[in-house]
Amino acid sequence: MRTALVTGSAGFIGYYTAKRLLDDGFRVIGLDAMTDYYDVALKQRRHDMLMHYPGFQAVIGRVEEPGLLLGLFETHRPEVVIHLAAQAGVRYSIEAPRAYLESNITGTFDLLEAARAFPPAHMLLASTSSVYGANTDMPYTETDKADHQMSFYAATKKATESMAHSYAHLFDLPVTMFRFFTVYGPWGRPDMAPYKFTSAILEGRKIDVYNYGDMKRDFTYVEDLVEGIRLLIDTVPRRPAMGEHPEPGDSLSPVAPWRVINIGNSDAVQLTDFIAAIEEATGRKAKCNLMPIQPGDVPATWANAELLKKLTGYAPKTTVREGMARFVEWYREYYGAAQER
Ligand SMILES: O=C(O)[C@H]1O[C@H](OP(=O)(O)OP(=O)(O)OC[C@H]2O[C@@H](n3ccc(=O)[nH]c3=O)[C@H](O)[C@@H]2O)[C@H](O)[C@@H](O)[C@@H]1O
Repeated sequence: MRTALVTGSAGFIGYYTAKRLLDDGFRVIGLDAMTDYYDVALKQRRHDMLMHYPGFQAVIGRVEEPGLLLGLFETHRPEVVIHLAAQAGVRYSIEAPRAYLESNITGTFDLLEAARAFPPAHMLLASTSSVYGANTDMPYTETDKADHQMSFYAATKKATESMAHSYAHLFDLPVTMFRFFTVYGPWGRPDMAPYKFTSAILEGRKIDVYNYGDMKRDFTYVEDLVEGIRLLIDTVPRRPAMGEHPEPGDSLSPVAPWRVINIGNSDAVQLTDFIAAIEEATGRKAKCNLMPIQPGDVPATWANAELLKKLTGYAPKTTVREGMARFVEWYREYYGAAQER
């Protein structure tokens, strides 16, 4: 039986990833700190659903807790490590930057040190579309320079890409970095627009629409994302031979078994069209509070997903109309119709 360590297993993407691996017959060690950045009950519910699988073992703790990851690696010797635990959120990183430093930088450092001591066959770490920052060339491509992050969140994620690269180079640790694009779906994060907008619309509250609605996001449906993750687990980067150049369009490092991959829908959706999809799914009209762009926010994201397709044959495909219909259905079932006005 293959063993995987999934950090952030009570988180939104972590839950779906752990579930998929359990369905595929993996043994999964799920680590989560249950931080209260958003409703802990939602995290608990996700973990409870994973507990139904005999192959799942939950560990509660912070990735940056000294010795914790090292102990888990030593005990379980995971073949695959999927690192999704992080302090997420673009705008919150202005309010609480230290949380990002501790979870994202120190936590990833501790993970890399544990991997150095007990090397897994493949480590896959979450980064973000936000690392493209001030880039204006669209769609965003992995081989583009990405040097101008606009939020401290994005800066910490970009740092983890470099940190993992150095360990991949020095200690021959195969690493895949994911750049995720605004992932949404049932059991999604309450701090993100799909959830915030849906709950406000159903409760008859106004929604805050940043940059007066002139925003684009490459919204990616969570099950599509997890399909990409699953296929990439067995797409292990190898260290190129001396003097070998990676193929055009491949982000493979010339000096390490390390690659960065966009997982996005490859469709930049206007925020106003996204709101229209929620209106359609809920059967209600949104009341909009139009606001300026928020500090740290980027006006648009759009993924070039060719590399994912080339390596795995797969491309995400769920439209926001389909995806938000599923989200609204889940939301109504989870919270009941009681709050609707
Ligand atoms: O793609 C990513 O890498 C990132 O996606 C999201 O960040 P973001 O795209 O800002 O996602 P949302 O918070 O759901 O915002 C989506 C869009 O709605 C807008 N928005 C959000 C919230 C709100 O109240 N009003 C509003 O207009 C945002 O400005 C943005 O244009 C996640 O929060 C990050 O953790 C993740 O790394």
